[in-house]
Amino acid sequence: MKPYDLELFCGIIIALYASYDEQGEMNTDAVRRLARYYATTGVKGLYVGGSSGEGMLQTVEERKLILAAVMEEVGNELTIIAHVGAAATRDSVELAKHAAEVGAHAVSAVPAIYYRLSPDSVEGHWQAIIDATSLPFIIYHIPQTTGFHLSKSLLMKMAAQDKVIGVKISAESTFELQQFKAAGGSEFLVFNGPDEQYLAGRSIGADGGIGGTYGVMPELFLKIEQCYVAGKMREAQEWQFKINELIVELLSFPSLYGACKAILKLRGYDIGEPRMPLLPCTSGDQGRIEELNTRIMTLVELAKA
Ligand SMILES: CC(=O)N[C@H](C=O)[C@@H](O)[C@H](O)[C@H](O)CO
Ligand SMILES: CC(=O)C(=O)O
Repeated sequence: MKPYDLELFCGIIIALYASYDEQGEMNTDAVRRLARYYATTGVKGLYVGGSSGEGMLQTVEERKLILAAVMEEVGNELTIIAHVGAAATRDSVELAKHAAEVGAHAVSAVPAIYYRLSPDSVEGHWQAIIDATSLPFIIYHIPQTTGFHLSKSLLMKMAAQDKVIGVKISAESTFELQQFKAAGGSEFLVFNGPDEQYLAGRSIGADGGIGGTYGVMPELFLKIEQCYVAGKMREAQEWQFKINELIVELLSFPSLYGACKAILKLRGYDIGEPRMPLLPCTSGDQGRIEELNTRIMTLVELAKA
């Protein structure tokens, strides 16, 4: 038996965006406000410092600052997963220890980035993170950005440990998701990565999702989840289709995160622009951002009705 309450992790988990001020420095006030809003939506938790959180573009100290602020603000209300992936194992270990100190509910990491690593090397990296704390660990599998393809055998080896409670799969194969679910055993959680196939991932075995577009429309993903749980598959599919039209539009801007931040700014959450090399939206994008925001808000109203 995994010695953790796995229920804490099942559901919609928002990949939290990075918050910066005008100068591009970490903005803890802004992240607190955003986290507080998310806490009112009914989502299960937040994934801090991952792809959407731009953790890879921040220093270790900056990453600690943000996590600590989020923990203080909503750590008692939401499940907080700290992404501690980095290029250097020692940085990840330091971040994991800090995550434990501030009371995060779990740590998670991609394989170490930049170098082309063997499975033994990635295993050693993850193991060092796992051994650094008593927190549960969630593997982050995102081969399209890390270049590392997690095999079923390494997954099974990792999942055999009590502390390894799940994997977030951002690869687009739902078959792989199902295979990981089957390989991990009954107490092993699988998180859907591609938001475009939340319903498909859920239907084939995912216990929840961690997503980068949830942050601009958590209500819509909660709606799919609600329909799915109620067995209303046709309605769930309709919501997924509507969401996918929005995601296609979000992906048409200079960067996904630039677009998400521009949308949140319209709603009164100014979390700055993404850090370079991620591109911000320009003034020329503003009209389309406003239109997209209106479309999302209309659907949110419909979902609530
Ligand atoms: C590749 C990537 O970043 N995937 C994210 C997480 O798994 C997703 O949440 C996407 O941001 C989302 O599905 C939009 O394509
Ligand atoms: C999508 C996600 O999980 C991330 O931004 O890390």
